[in-house]
Amino acid sequence: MPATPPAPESSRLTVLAGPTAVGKGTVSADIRARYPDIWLSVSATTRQPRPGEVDGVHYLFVGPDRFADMVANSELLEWAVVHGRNSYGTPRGPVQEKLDAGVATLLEIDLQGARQVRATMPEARFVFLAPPSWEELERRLVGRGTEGPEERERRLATAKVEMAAASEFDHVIVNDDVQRAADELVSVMGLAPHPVAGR
Ligand SMILES: Nc1ncnc2c1ncn2[C@@H]1O[C@H](COP(=O)(O)OP(=O)(O)OP(=O)(O)O)[C@@H](O)[C@H]1O
Ligand SMILES: Nc1nc2c(ncn2[C@@H]2O[C@H](COP(=O)(O)O)[C@@H](O)[C@H]2O)c(=O)[nH]1
Repeated sequence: MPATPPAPESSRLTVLAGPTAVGKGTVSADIRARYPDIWLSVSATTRQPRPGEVDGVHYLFVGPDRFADMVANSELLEWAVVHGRNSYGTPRGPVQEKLDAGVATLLEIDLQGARQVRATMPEARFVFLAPPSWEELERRLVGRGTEGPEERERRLATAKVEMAAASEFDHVIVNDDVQRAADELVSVMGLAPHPVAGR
C-alpha cells in the first residue's frame, strides 16, 4: 500500500468570514481567551482604531502609504478594500511561520479575502459565521454603537452580498451563542472543544 502523503501545512489554516456584526471578532476573542493553542492572525488595516482597540493585538493600524508598501512588497497573503472604505490585509510572514510550526491558525477576514485564500491555499478550511436572523444582525450592528447610520448602511449592503455567498463555504456556523459557536468552530478546525466553565 502506498503511504498516505502528509497533509500540507495549509490544512491547518482556517478562514472565518461572515457579514458585519455577526460576531466574528467576538467569537475570535473567545477562542483567543479559551484556546491558547490556536493562533489568530493580526490583520493590517488603514481603519482608525475604535476605543479599546490595541495596535498589534486587534489590528496593525497602518497609514495608506505603509499599506500600499505592504501590497507592493507582497507582504500580504490577501487583502481587500472592505465596505468600500478601508483596506485590510493578512500579513503573510507570521501566517507562514505558524503553519510551518504546525500551529492551528485562524484568519478572520472578509469574503473577498476568503476567495483569494481559496485560490492560493485550497486545502484550508472555509467557515461562514451566520446570524440567527437578518433582524438580529441589524440589532447587533446598531447595538455595537461603533458606526453612524451612513457607515451602518454601507456595511449592511455588503452584508447582503456576503450572506448570498454562504454556500461557497465548507461549513456554516450560526452564532446564536458565542461560546457554542466558538466550540463548533474549534471542532471544525479538527481540535477537541474544551468543556465550558460554569455550564
Ligand atoms: N452570539 C451573540 N449574541 C448576541 N450578541 C452578540 C453575539 N455575538 C456577538 N454579539 C455582539 O454583536 C456585536 C458585533 O460583534 P462583532 O464586533 O464581534 O462582529 P464582527 O462580525 O466582528 O463585525 P465586523 O465585521 O463589523 O467587524 C457586538 O456588540 C457583540 O457583542
Ligand atoms: N480581506 C480581509 N478582511 C479583513 C481583514 N481583517 C479584517 N477584515 C474584515 O474587515 C471587515 C471590517 O472589519 P472592522 O474591524 O472594521 O469591523 C470585517 O468583515 C473583517 O472580517 C483582513 O486581513 N483581510
